[in-house]
Amino acid sequence: MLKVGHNTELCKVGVLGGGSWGTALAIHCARLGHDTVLWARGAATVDSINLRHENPQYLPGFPCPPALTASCDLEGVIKRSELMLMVVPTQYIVATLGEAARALRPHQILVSCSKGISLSSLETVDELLQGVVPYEFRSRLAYLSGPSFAAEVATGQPTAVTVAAKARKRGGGERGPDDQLAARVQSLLSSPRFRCYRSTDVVGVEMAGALKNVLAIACGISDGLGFGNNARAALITRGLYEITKLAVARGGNPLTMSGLAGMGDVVLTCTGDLSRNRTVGLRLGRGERLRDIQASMGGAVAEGVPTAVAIRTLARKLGVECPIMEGIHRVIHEGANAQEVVTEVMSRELKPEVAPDIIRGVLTNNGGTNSNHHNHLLECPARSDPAFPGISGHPNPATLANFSVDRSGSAPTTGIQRNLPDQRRLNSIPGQLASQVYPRSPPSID
Ligand SMILES: NC(=O)c1ccc[n+]([C@@H]2O[C@H](COP(=O)([O-])OP(=O)(O)OC[C@H]3O[C@@H](n4cnc5c(N)ncnc54)[C@H](O)[C@@H]3O)[C@@H](O)[C@H]2O)c1
Ligand SMILES: O=P(O)(O)OC[C@H](O)CO
Repeated sequence: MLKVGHNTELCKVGVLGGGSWGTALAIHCARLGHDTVLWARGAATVDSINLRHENPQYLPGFPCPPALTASCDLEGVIKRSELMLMVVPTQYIVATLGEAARALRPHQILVSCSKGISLSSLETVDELLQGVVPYEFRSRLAYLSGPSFAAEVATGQPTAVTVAAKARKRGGGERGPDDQLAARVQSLLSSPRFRCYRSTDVVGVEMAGALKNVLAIACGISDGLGFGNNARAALITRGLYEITKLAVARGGNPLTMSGLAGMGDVVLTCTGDLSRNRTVGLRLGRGERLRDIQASMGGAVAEGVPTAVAIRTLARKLGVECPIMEGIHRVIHEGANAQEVVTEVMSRELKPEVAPDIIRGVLTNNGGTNSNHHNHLLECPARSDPAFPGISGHPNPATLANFSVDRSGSAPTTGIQRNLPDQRRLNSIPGQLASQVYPRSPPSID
């Protein structure tokens, strides 16, 4: 029996992208009863879905409902659809959507389901799409992310994901953000087997979804080298710390990292054998060459490979220290010896698990540029540790979650700046910029 909140409204869905995730989502939408058309580049894929109800190249062995049809006409699929799911690998999004984006109309909704960062521009998918879609369509974009292997969704295994869309300010003194767009997508896509949560933290959801792929390669390498469970758990934890620092440096909410798009997808992809990214890492760890691994994947993508390059550059630009992300880049793209990289990373200067000024930042600052964030960390009184004067009460949430961030600047944790007194740091140019981005006064908390 359908519970309140599960969709009873049917609409015309267009799935743009005929890889494994696009096919699984199209199967899910068709099963829900939506009038669904899948756009794929290859005529062979389109013919096979229409005639044999299967996508043999990207999702072999998973039958499609007969009501699901496929088409090679991208503009035609866009024009007919009320809800579109865009499931093209990140590096091809701009070229694929291209001219066809002009067909988008403000009554429609486009949900990106891709996870990556552009190699050429270092932009998230949201930033890419803002530059491609018509101006009046920019408020019609949403992002679906979270732990979701295509094969499991295609077979109707229980799955939970996050749908993020930017909140719009409410008028007339109404409280809370207007998250109607995410709520509509949530309602249209949820089922008792596919539960969507909603969020207004587009940056956090996008950064987490992109970066977990790089971490999954790292965990695969660790396993491939023969390291044990301790090593994998350390990588997951410290990797999530780096992902959090990067997401927050770009304006994301740290709490998003403990959600489905963050922790949820990190755990799935870093431990699940269905992950292509983890598999690439495993094979690298066992000594295969990246070129050979990719050539054997039958056209499937491992988004973490290009994202590893993009994030290394981005982290350096942001001044965020990311030894794991740096190390992965060296192994994947510079041919460094993985064993030696592990030794180097483990031999760095010893430090506290969470830097003290980061803890202060978590306890006193706003959670990201998105003015609609609820910073639950602000609700926790700080602690009575002598290192944190004037603070008493609960354990530190940053330690419990084992992630936290310095929201006092875009160069949060490195070098001399970290040791400056608060006021001097705030007076520095990054500090001034940061105080615009992270105002000292907290947002209202609902
Ligand atoms: N597969 C999953 O389980 C899964 C789950 C969640 C998110 N995702 C994300 O979905 C996105 C799509 O991945 P996928 O797994 O569906 O793809 P896939 O790896 O199964 O297939 C590759 C896709 O890339 C397309 N492609 C190849 N070259 C292209 C080009 N030059 N221009 C345009 N398209 C090209 C192919 O047509 C195919 O659709 C990725 O960002 C991925 O991270 C995948
Ligand atoms: O197979 P991967 O590594 O691309 O991961 C697929 C999904 O992103 C898991 O949520």
